[in-house]
Amino acid sequence: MAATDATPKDLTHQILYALSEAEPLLSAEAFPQAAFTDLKAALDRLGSREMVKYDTIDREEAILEAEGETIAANGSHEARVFEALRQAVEGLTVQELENTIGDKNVTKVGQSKAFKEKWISRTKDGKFKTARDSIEDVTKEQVQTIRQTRTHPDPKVIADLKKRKLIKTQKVISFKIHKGPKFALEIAKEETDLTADMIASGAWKTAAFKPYNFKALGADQNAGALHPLNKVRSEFRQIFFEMGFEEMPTSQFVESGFWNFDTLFVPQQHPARDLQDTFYISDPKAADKPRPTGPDDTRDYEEVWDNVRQVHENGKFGSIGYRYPWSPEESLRLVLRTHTTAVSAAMLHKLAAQRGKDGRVPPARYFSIDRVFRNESVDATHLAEFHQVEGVIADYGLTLGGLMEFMEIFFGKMGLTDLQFKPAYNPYTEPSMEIFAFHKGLNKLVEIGNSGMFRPEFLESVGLPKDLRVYGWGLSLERPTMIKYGISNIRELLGHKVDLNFIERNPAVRLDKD
Ligand SMILES: N[C@@H](Cc1ccccc1)C(=O)O
Repeated sequence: MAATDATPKDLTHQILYALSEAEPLLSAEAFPQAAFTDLKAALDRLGSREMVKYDTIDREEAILEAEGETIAANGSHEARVFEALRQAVEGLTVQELENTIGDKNVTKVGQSKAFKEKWISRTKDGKFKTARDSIEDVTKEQVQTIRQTRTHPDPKVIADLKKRKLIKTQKVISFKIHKGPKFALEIAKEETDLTADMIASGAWKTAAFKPYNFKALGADQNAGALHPLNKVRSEFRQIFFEMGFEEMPTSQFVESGFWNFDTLFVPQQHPARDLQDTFYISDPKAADKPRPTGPDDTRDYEEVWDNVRQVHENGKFGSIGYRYPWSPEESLRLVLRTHTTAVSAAMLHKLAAQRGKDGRVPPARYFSIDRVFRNESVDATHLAEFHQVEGVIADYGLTLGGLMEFMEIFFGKMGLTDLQFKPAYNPYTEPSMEIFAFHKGLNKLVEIGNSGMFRPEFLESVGLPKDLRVYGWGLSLERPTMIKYGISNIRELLGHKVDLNFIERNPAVRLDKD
């Protein structure tokens, strides 16, 4: 039943009128012309008012291709060949047959099929003739059925015709529509709000109220958000914890040159230790001794001090040393730490305190994410302070290949893949590698970290056993944050002026779930 004779203005009314005459209603039959989205919108409108209920029906529909249409109208190629020959009593040559049919391709395909079906044969002089009195054009019947019903009772027929490219199939969604509990021919006017006037006049008693849509999204609240650096920091912390790391205590920004530089074999004349690169504390200028690594650190750090001095001056633990007079005063000068590797060094010294009677220390994994300070001139990509993400793994039998694999897993957890490693130099690790990752947005390789295996003269100086191997790596927290949030000026991220409009200008920061 097509509901086209009804008078209603729009689809919602058409549906209501059609339903009042027949139920259930199949949308494909009742509204064959209606666009799917219009129909769905009209049904949802009525559905939300409980005026109708509907089920969705998915089905495959078969449609004739151009060649299928030709066959439905004129018969299959083989039937056309048969028919042409049936009318020519003397038989036809190929050319005559082609002239009669008027299509070279139909003739060619048709005669070959008709031969296979044994509908035609050759005369002695090579002409074509019919080999029987009548035939049944099954293909024509099949495509005609499909043209009418958009399907065929025999699925094999559909598969076969599809293979012959006479038909194609497509998925169609239609609806089976029923009356709902509040079915009516008209959509009642619905109030959205209960007003003071309605209460005063008593109109609320008879008014129909629009039901609440509890699924509607609320208005966008321009509320606060975590700082982007904090978000990326918690992502990193999560990854570290997941991988069995323990967080290092990093609240102490001031270090002695000893832990920041000397234990890590940065020579005392190294330009990194210049005033231009490092912030020195003016009051107090120096520590009276290198700090122990914590209240539970009962080891004698004088021994570390001595080891480090010897490695610098004359060499020790297999190292030939820098061979220069090492200054204890320089080592005690207080600095704002230039890297959190100062903390790793002190933590590894503390780990050595856990050395058992058998000489072994337990394997350990430490990380920290905290502030470091460098006396840089500030520009779009450099600040005098930034955050470092630092990790160390101490274990037995570690190899450089293992470090590379670890990096793949670690950075892979942040979505950075296809890492590349470039040999690098750090005075405290050998070998050392810079780590690069391909950044899809920037379409280039970007440096994401520095890493290496701690040198034996460092490990032995802090009292760790000879056969222990320690991986270390570090990266800035700012770089991945800038990449993630598309921020090109680091000052926006960690400037000296706090700009609260930053979040508004960077909706990605706000919309990202905290
Ligand atoms: N300290 C290095 C990072 C690093 C840490 C530990 C081992 C190797 C490298 C840096 O600041 O870039």
